[in-house]
Amino acid sequence: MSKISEADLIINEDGSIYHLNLLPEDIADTVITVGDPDRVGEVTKHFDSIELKKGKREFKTQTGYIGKKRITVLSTGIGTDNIDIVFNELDALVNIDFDTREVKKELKSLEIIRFGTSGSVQENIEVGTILASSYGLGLDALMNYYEADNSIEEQYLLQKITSHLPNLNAQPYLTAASKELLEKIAFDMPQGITATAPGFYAPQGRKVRAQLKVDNLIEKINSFEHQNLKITNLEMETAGIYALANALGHKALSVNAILAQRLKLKFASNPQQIVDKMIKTVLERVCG
Ligand SMILES: O=P(O)(O)O[C@H]1O[C@H](CO)[C@@H](O)[C@H]1O
Ligand SMILES: O=c1cc[nH]c(=O)[nH]1
Repeated sequence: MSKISEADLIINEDGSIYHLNLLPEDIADTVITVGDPDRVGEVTKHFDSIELKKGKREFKTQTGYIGKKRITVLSTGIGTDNIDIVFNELDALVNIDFDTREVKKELKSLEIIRFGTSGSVQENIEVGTILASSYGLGLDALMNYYEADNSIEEQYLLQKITSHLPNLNAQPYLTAASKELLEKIAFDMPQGITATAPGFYAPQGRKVRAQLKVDNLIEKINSFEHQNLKITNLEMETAGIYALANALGHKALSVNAILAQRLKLKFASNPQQIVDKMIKTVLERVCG
């Protein structure tokens, strides 16, 4: 087996991985990702014990227990460029031997759940909804740089979407959630395709002062439908998470607290309460 070079996989002097600043033993088999570093503590305040708190840049990590279940909570910061770092480094922590720099013979599949915030693009998905992403649709460029092994079903659905959204200046990609996690955690939640944008303003159809190049983005996204599947919401990480989890052999699910209603031009007056509801609901199911 070939060694991974020190320029490809950077290990800090103390044996931790470059950006996440974590040692292989620091992470649990179940990992919750959040965008906002302050949300890590909002999740772990429900833990029975916390064994570790580490961090570097926007990547804050806490590992602890609820009952006998060991869970890691890690902030990714915003955007799929950060997801590239987090997913490659999480995978390296479990699947590469840091002493030999070789890929381990037996690969581990992590269970990774995102607790995110998002904006609805469908009439019936109101602010306050907790929604699960059955698919992630990437409108960013991350997957132009990785080989992806997509099912026929994913390829077909992507083709339907790209012919519906022809002028997005993007090469979209699409990956399904882990079926197992959808069934375990999201069985009673509204579900749909989550579109992941490479920005918060124009890339999500928001106009403040700069002129937009893509007209009617929200309407175009809203009007896609295929066999009762719709694009339900917009945010900035899910598609990258699903695509890299698939490429690296991990299970992933993204759960979204809906804070914005883009058709009704509304934003939540109580965002923290909605996020708390998502955290409590999903943590119970992760441990159940
Ligand atoms: O609340 P988080 O998890 O960061 O998610 C959403 O909020 C951020 C934008 O405000 C983006 O990261 C978007 O995906
Ligand atoms: O509209 C929204 C709300 C939260 N996060 C996003 O990226 N978009």
